[in-house]
Amino acid sequence: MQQVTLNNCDKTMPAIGMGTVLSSRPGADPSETMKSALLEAIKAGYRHFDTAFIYQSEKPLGEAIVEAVHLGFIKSRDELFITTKLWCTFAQRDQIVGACKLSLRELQLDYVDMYLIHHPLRVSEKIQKFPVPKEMIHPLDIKGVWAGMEECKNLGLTKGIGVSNFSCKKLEELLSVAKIPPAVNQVEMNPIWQQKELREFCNAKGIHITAYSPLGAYNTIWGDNRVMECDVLTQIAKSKGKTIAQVALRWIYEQGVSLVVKSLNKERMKENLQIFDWSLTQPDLEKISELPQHKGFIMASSFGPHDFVMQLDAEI
Ligand SMILES: NC(=O)C1=CN([C@@H]2O[C@H](COP(=O)(O)OP(=O)(O)OC[C@H]3O[C@@H](n4cnc5c(N)ncnc54)[C@H](OP(=O)(O)O)[C@@H]3O)[C@@H](O)[C@H]2O)C=CC1
Ligand SMILES: O=C[C@H](O)[C@@H](O)[C@@H](O)[C@H](O)C(=O)O
Repeated sequence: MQQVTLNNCDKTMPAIGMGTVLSSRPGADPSETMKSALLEAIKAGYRHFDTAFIYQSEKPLGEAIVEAVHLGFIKSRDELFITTKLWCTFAQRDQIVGACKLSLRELQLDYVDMYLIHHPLRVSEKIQKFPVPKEMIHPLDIKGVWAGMEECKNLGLTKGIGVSNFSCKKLEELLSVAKIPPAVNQVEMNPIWQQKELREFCNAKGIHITAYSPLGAYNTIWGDNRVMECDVLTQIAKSKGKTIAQVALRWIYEQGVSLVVKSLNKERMKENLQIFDWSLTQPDLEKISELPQHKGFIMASSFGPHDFVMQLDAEI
């Protein structure tokens, strides 16, 4: 598997990771299906896994890792690259190390490879349901929270630290206070939401981008079919004897971006790994670059249509 070298992280990251969101909504229980699918993914060759405290997939991922070692699919956990994320209710200076340790306990790990701030906002109480009431949503104390993230790295709880859903503006703010600059910004990116400006900014600052919802979160309640039913991608896929998903993933990879794609289906998880031994042509790339753009993940749909949240949506 192709690897990505990151700043401020002494482990390389596989260019494709397995996503683990089923639903982040309270009450969701991804345990059993998730564990066997993740074991299948390790067997299929996935070595990078993307989880988060809020996904409730840390526990099944941890169990799948234990079993994968037991079954001999991998020799040790060190062969994997595990990303998890600080949830918004723990986004305060004195809660970060504890939150990271909580995630490690769920994962049954001593360290993660990447710890990300999930969103650039803080929620002051445990979320019982979405959307979240306005009085619970607060701006992020970037300086304090990042100091907590740096402490996690200095304590060896994580090899790298980074962010998710950060705009250029939020990254500027972060870079002005960071002792250890972020290695990664994980954001929505696919042919229908190409993030050209953010990519230029991150390239210039040495921040690696990981694309989430690379298939436009097809068939989920938070996504739609714009990527998987796109005519231009369909034509390119036909001309190459590839699937639309493979064309979308290959396009992301050719932009120098890593990606996390979710499939619990054995055939589709294998299909999504087959993107490294062929390439898109210049005319293909030009057609994709002209596709009309549409942002899929709207923070205001999760956190509520509050001014501060809508401002964050407008920035990224
Ligand atoms: N940082 C953040 O805020 C966010 C991070 N993420 C991360 O990114 C990961 C991936 O993004 P996600 O939003 O899940 O969406 P994806 O774009 O990865 O799409 C997943 C959907 O596509 C289907 N699918 C996967 N492969 C194929 C294929 N080859 N052909 C047809 N359908 C396919 C899956 O179904 P099936 O399982 O049946 O194959 C699933 O319904 C998440 O799981 C999560 O880890 C996602 C959103 C926000
Ligand atoms: O659903 C609401 C959650 O807060 C949401 O913001 C995240 O979980 C995000 O969708 C993700 O998948 O990382």
